Amino acid sequence: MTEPTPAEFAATPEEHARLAEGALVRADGVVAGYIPGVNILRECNFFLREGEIVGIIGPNGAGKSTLLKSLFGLIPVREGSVTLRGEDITSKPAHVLVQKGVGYVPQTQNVFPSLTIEENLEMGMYLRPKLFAERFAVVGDLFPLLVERKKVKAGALSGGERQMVAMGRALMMDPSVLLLDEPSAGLSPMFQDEVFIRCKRINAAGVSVIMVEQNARRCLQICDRGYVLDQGRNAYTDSGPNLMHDPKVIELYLGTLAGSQEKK
Ligand SMILES: Nc1ncnc2c1ncn2[C@@H]1O[C@H](COP(=O)(O)OP(=O)(O)OP(=O)(O)O)[C@@H](O)[C@H]1O
Repeated sequence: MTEPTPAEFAATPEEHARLAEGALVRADGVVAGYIPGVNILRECNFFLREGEIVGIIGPNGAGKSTLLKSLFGLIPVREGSVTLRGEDITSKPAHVLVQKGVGYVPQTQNVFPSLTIEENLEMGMYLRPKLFAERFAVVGDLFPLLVERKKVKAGALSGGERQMVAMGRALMMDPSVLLLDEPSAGLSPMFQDEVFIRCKRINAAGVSVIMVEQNARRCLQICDRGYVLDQGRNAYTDSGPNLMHDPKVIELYLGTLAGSQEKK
């Protein structure tokens, strides 16, 4: 079979723009990169509707993490736009986005190892310290471990527990949107399941979620919608179940390995 190029099975930018109308977060034609003259994202389109959990999957180096960083103002957007509730937030710095209700959990180095769990969560609240107790109670409901072990230094925790601290810290500011960069990376299968369950719970608590994931099949199982990114462009977007069962997506991105990992 001839490999379809992304353009052959992508929604056109016009179709995508129509679908994106009224979205909570929206990226249109985003071009971004790290090195001058080298674009990693090449006219990338994205949207997240209020209440959705949306997964971004695709091969290594496709630009998934770069898309999250460009939404969160961590790398400048060279062309195109990013909006939040219709407001232009293109290349706005991360601390401004946090105040506007966007939380971000990076893939690595996402906790302060020498600080306790409680102190890590306090760092998440530096903009609104008076609300700490109130927010800690809410976040503690989602992650009881953070309360039980609040005096333990984050450096002494397992990878899965650190991930909970990182997510908990981002949730302390009561975000309406949470960006998660490969939350299951490096975790044992048991902890991976735990992380996906937590993501679903966070979403059920009213937070819209954008999740980049290597574990594509598991991600699509819990997502309302997914994007397949390839070479800095959207190759495909559809509901999680539709993507999971699409023969082209299976052949190109999910593959036999992911197929063998399929869960009931
Ligand atoms: N800080 C950086 N400086 C220069 N190039 C970078 C930087 N970070 C990422 N890149 C490059 O950008 C491209 C996309 O990387 P990105 O991390 O967005 O990919 P990804 O789809 O998230 O894949 P992976 O799962 O492998 O991280 C890669 O070619 C990568 O080498």
